[in-house]
Amino acid sequence: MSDESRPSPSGTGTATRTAAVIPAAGRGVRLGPGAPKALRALNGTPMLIHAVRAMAASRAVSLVIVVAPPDGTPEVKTLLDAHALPERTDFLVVPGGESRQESVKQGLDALPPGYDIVLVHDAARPLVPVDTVDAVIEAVRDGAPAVVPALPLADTVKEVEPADAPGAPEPVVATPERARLRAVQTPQGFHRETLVRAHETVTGEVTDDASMVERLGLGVVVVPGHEEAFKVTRPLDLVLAEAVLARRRLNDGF
Ligand SMILES: Nc1ccn([C@@H]2O[C@H](COP(=O)(O)OP(=O)(O)OP(=O)(O)O)[C@@H](O)[C@H]2O)c(=O)n1
Ligand SMILES: C[C@](O)(CO)[C@H](O)COP(=O)(O)O
Repeated sequence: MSDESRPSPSGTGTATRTAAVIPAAGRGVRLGPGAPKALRALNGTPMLIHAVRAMAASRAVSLVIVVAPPDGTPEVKTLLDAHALPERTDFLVVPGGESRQESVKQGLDALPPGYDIVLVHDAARPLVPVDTVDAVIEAVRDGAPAVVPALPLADTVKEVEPADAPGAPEPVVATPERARLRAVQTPQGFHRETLVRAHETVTGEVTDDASMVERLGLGVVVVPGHEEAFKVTRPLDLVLAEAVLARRRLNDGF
């Protein structure tokens, strides 16, 4: 059973309902000049629409909240109306904030009652497969307060003393044991109360939502991520994303 009427893991008989918040309010500075990153096209369709479809592809997800660039809410609403999306899913659009963290909070503040599981998914990870989304939801349903998809690293990682000037040599401080490291992706999944509490109480800069839950002292678990869930960050990532889409079209036979 994978639809939204699935009984809750607590055995109370109350159905679990899942919503996805998609922060899409970033500029995409590392991608270079142009439209806000989420609105740039991949195979002719805005990256954001790919990301929305990736969340709505899960039969467990019945609401998608898109956090739009602050001045782009009407444009994003028009985009959602103009693209085919599953009818069983509801959609909301809210304006974002200065940081990813603030944008996620804006999305959470707009979450109606009745949703007890929340996914947070970067618009910049447009190609995450539905199996990864479902695996995250399943682990939250099984009782983990916070779940992140992640992959082992291919490179060795060094901790350095960051240089003041770009390009200057940086002294190495340590080499963490690679086998214990994971590169974290999205969607990250949470019990709603856990994520709301994290966003209400944790201050200071973070780079993902799960680390806020870690700061509350609660357990965060990792499930296998997927190489196609990579984040479009730099220009070369656009090339990779187009190649993945071309391979999918070939496999689908059109
Ligand atoms: N103020 C912000 C900043 C980021 N994001 C979103 O957070 C996700 C991950 O952020 P990242 O890839 O860093 O996107 P940008 O901030 O747009 O990229 P850059 O740092 O290169 O400007 C993206 O979907 C982005 O739209 C957001 O909603 N609000
Ligand atoms: C949330 C995230 O995608 C997990 O890897 C990542 O931390 C976002 O970082 P960004 O620098 O804001 O892209």
